[in-house]
Amino acid sequence: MANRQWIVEVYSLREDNQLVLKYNRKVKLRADYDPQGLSISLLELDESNQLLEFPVDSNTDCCKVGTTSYVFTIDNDSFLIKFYNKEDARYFTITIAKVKSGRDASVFSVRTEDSSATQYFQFYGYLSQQQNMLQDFVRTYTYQRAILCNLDDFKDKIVLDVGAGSGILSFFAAQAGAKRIYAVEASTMAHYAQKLVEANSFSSFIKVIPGKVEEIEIPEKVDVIISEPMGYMLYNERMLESYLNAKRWLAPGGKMYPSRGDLHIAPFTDDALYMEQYSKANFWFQTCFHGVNLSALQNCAVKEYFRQPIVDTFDVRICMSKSIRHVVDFLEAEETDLHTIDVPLEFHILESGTCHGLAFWFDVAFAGSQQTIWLSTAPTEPLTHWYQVRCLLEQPLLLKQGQVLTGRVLLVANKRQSYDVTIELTIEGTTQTSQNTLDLKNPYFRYTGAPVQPPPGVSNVSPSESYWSQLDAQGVRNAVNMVNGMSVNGLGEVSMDTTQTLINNNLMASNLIALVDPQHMADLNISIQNILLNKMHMCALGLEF
Ligand SMILES: C[S@@+](CC[C@H](N)C(=O)[O-])C[C@H]1O[C@@H](n2cnc3c(N)ncnc32)[C@H](O)[C@@H]1O
Repeated sequence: MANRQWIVEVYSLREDNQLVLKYNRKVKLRADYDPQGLSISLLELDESNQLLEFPVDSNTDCCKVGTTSYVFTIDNDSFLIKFYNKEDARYFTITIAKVKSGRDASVFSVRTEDSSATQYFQFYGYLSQQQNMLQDFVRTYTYQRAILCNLDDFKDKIVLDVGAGSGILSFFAAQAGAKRIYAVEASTMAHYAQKLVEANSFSSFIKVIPGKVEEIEIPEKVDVIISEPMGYMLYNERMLESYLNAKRWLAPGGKMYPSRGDLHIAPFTDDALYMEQYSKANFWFQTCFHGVNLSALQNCAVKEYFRQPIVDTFDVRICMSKSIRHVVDFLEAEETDLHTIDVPLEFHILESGTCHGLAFWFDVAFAGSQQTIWLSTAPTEPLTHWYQVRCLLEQPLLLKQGQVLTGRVLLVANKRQSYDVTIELTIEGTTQTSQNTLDLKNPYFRYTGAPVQPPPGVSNVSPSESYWSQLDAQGVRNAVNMVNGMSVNGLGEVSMDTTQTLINNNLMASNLIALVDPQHMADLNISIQNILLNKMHMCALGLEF
């Protein structure tokens, strides 16, 4: 961060508390580290003239004002420096905080509330939570394949595993022949990872480093960085920023596994979901609840429920247009790129209906030298522990086929390791518009394990007819019933051949038993219940599950 520069405006703060421009033009602010602290220079934009220079150390009288300004008092002269955006101001704040505290305030500690970080790393310190991720077979197997299908990227290479957890990705890198692996983990899980490394006789390859990746040091640059930093809606947890921060250890030409993340966004229709949220808020509509009128809070309750992103899965046919994709290239992106993510939207509506909000899912790619492997959380793919996320509009929009729906999704990072998500939608050529802001840290976990239902109104043929024709095609003609001693097949054809009837009856019975085998059903129920219990706990923390 040394020798950084910003374009700013500078105001003098007069004794009567009035602000007046100190220089009637934009100026350049440069921050250079020197052994005593920091040296700040204010220069003309073309650097032809230095207007002011002053040192900053632990005794300097200064403070941040709002989100974009900083006030200094130097030799009884107070002046305010105004940055053009929050990110610039935030980075300047980090720079000053480092110098003033005399210690390295890490990027992580500046962007995270202490209480959030404590709760977050406590959560990941539980074996049960690591197990939950390890048991997401789609996730874990895809990572293993991505690594083992690209041996050239790992064989004899130096690897950094960011947020190693149990160390599973480090073990995959070791399986691929990596020379040395630094497994960095900030939670107490680091101790368990160390145990596994020793028990698997990998101590000479895998070095477990307890600590935050933003704060640790490793003795050399690495060829590959591996990590599983995705939260739901890709960005939740803000761990992608830690992943990008780790690039300070990446040698030129090094690789990132995964190499890119695609956030998909599509408008959806779902009356049942919308009604469900409204009905919950209607509790507060009661005028005589144990004798108390609750209705003054009904509007607040509606607002609160609609601020919750919904985490579950759905039939892709609820999407009213093709999804829009927002791509982050992890080799190119910087941490600050993820502080504010603004995605412009333009959807061409495929079918008329009510738009209740936007659905989100993501894919990541591992672009290896030998193969590119994708991990997808799309509603068309096998379900993962990231599910899909939907953000509702309080005021739905009625759309006609062929109309264009425009707008934006704005994700603004917060210090609770999450994002405030604003969705804005307008039907092009009309004044109809709707918007909502949601709190990604506080989602509603709605997944029950029930099979996904197709949305109503998608059948173009009689479903009953097509069901029976499908059975006919599968040979139901042979299914028989006994009617007055005669066999009648699925098509109502009558036969007197009782031997065939008995054989067919037995076949049907054994098929039915196979379908409802109680042990099989019991096993299935237990594993679904276990998964659900785990998910609810994670959801309570607003974390990946
Ligand atoms: C989603 S889990 C993945 C764990 C493991 N890599 C896996 O794939 O099973 C993320 C892990 O990263 C750790 N983590 C998150 N932010 C970190 C940071 N800034 N520095 C170090 N570890 C971090 C968490 O404690 C957690 O164990």
